Amino acid sequence: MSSKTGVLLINLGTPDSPSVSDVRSYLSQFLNDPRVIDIPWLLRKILVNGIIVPFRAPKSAKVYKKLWTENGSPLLYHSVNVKNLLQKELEGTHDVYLAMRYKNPSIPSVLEEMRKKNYDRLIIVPMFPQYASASTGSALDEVMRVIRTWWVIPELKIISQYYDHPLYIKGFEERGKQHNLAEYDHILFSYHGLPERQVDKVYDSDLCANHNCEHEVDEDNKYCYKATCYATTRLLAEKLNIPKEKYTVCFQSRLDKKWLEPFSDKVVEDCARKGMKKILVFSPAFTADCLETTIEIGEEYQEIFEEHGGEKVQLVESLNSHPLWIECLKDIVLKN
Ligand SMILES: C=CC1=C(C)c2cc3[nH]c(cc4nc(cc5[nH]c(cc1n2)c(C)c5CCC(=O)O)C(CCC(=O)O)=C4C)c(C)c3C=C
Ligand SMILES: [Fe+2]
Ligand SMILES: [Fe+2]
Repeated sequence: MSSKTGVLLINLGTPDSPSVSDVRSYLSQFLNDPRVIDIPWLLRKILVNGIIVPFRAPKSAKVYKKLWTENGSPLLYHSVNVKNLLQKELEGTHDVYLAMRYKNPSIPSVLEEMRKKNYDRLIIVPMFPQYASASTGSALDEVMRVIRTWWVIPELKIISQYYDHPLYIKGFEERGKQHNLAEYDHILFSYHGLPERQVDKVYDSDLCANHNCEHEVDEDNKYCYKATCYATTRLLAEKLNIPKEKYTVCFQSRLDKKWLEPFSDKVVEDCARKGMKKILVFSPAFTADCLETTIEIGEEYQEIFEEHGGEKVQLVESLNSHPLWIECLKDIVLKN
């Protein structure tokens, strides 16, 4: 029997390969998740399996083919590197595992490996700094669904968010300092978007619009994704001395109109229309580079910007395996 603690890092997941069938299978698992498409069961089945997945899979597969490297999908290989580096830091006291919410390595298969080790304690760390039900909530939901079937349930610690962790902020600050900020006309903090309906659901019979989420985090809005995205931005802007008028918070990857605004692609277009030539884009909701950063920001926004007279959209590299990100995760584990 082991007296160590088991640590489970969880990231979103990526297709097993960029083939249309693997992308279809990934999108189907992802979008059939009731925390992602939060509509009644039958409607979700019809919409996702009948419309979204069949149309989206071939298009997404083309984009995944561009993203794919000899090491596979960046989201997975960066996450594996983080897991290995964190394991080195915690050798002797903690065993570190990595699972993906969708596809592989799956949460049930990794938890089964962990169950057999009979740990006294498990620490579950989703790799999403800002809480959203569609990301953190879904990963934790899946962990609990599996663990509730175990005969022995060990001591369990769940990490819900860390949008203001000083080492997470410092990691992105260092990434930002790899660029000469003064060279850029404007700076975007582009977060993964969410349906407004899902943001509102963290409030008991109230709406996000009735809170001061763009300016403060308090007891009522502390799990509001919009509020924590703005809070992360304020901390980063302060550390990097970026004045308010020189940056914009925006939300990318929307699937329909009623998602958090302003939309990143529209902000990119507006910047170009205003005559800006160079913009720098941070994407702090992603701790590893992936389709949404490398392709959506690095390539698609570049095209939009150029089409409207701009010149360069520069993506700030994600944390990937930055030593401060490993330090951040180590700190989270050791404090818990
Ligand atoms: C910050 C974490 C994420 C949240 C919150 C999130 C919400 C969310 N996403 C979709 C739909 C898609 N997202 C896709 C890719 C994708 N999403 C995240 C993270 C969050 N998503 C990551 C890290 C990635 C990249 C994965 C990779 O393999 O690199 C995709 C697939 C790509 C595509 O076809 O465009 C979809 C679809 C919804 C609907 C949603 C909340 C409701
Ligand atoms: Fe997503
Ligand atoms: Fe809010």
